[in-house]
This record gives sequence, structure tokens and C-alpha cells, in this order.
Amino acid sequence: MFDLPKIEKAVKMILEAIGEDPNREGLVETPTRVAKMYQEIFAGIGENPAAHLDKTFSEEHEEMVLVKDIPLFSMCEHHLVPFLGKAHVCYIPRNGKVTGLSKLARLVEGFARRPQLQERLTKQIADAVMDRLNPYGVVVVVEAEHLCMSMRGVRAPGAHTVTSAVRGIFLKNEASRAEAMSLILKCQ
Ligand SMILES: Nc1nc2c(ncn2[C@@H]2O[C@H](COP(=O)(O)OP(=O)(O)OP(=O)(O)O)[C@@H](O)[C@H]2O)c(=O)[nH]1
Ligand SMILES: [Zn+2]
Repeated sequence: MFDLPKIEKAVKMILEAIGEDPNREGLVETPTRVAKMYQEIFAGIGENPAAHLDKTFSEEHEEMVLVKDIPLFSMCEHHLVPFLGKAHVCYIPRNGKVTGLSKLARLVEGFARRPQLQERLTKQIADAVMDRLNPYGVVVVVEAEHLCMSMRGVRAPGAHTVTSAVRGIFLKNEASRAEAMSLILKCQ
């Protein structure tokens, strides 16, 4: 249950605490706007994004399927500022169980729209694909810039964090893993 009035109250208190006047013209509607924004960017809380993969169809393709450059916007759970970048999801279907390509992007979005850690996000995407599609294997790579590292703290804008989660056949078969990684990292 999303408590919009509670967020509004909290945002008003933050504005007061930083020495702003929450009643000045430009800020009057800000608590309401922020509450609505949080409702949108944290919509993945309480959702089970893996459910997007329940709708599958049959196609005898037991080769790699890679959806690259899925845009990613998430919120660092330590500082509640964004981290943003791209996710790449690669899997090898088994027994003709193939998902719609957009469902992989929906999966990424569902796990991203909550306070997150990049490592957990990467793992959750890979585990959901393994769990719901039972494929031969999955590789997920996430590349992101964390604004908590760019605009504050260490102030290292441009630093990118790359995380991967490798499952199934890609763990044992070095050639398959290398092929997946080279397709993922090609033309960056
Ligand atoms: N492993 C990991 N760390 C993250 C992620 N997002 C933010 N962080 C880090 O979380 C850490 C929190 O460190 P703390 O020492 O508790 O907080 P802080 O004093 O604000 O740290 P600084 O950012 O170094 O100023 C920082 O090093 C962040 O860079 C993430 O997705 N994964
Ligand atoms: Zn952070």
C-alpha cells in the first residue's frame, strides 16, 4: 500500500530541514509531485516481475537469444539517488520455451523500480529467467553509473560499474560464455 500523504508530509519536512520555505510558490506543489514520482519509480515494490515471463510461446530455437541495451533506471538503496545505465539479458531456451522479447525488458524494469543494489538487481534478473523459463543458461550484464558516486561523496563522474550473473550452461561452457560476453560487449 503506497502512502502518498505520508510522503508529502516527509518531503515538506525535508524542505523545512534544509532551510527552504515549503510555502514559496515554486515549492508548494513539490511534496505532491515527489509523492507521485515515488509511486512511479518504486512501483516494483510488492510486484513479482518474474510473472512477466509466465506468458511464453513455443519456438524450437535452442541457440542464444540476447536483448541488449535495455535502458535501466533504478534507485540506490543507500542514498536514494538514481543509478542508471543498461542491462543485457542473454539466454538459451530449452524445450522450445521462449518468452516475448519485451518481457525481458519488463523484468528488468520491475526489479529496477525499487530501492536496489546493482549486484542484487543483476542476480534477481538472472534467477527469474532460470526459474520461469528453465533455459539451458542465462547471462545478465548490468552497466550503470551511480549518481551517489558522481554528484556527491567521492565525486567520480563517468565511473561505471559492471556486474554479471551467469547461470546454467554458461558456467560450465567457457566457449558459450565467451560468445555471450563478446556479443554483449560488442560495439559499446
Ligand atoms: N556494492 C554496491 N555498493 C553500492 C551500490 N550503490 C551504492 N553503493 C555504495 O554503498 C556504499 C555506502 O557506503 P557508506 O560508507 O555506508 O556511505 P557513505 O558514507 O555515504 O559512503 P560514500 O559514498 O563513500 O561517501 C558506498 O560505497 C556506495 O558507493 C551498489 O549498487 N552496490
Ligand atoms: Zn548510493
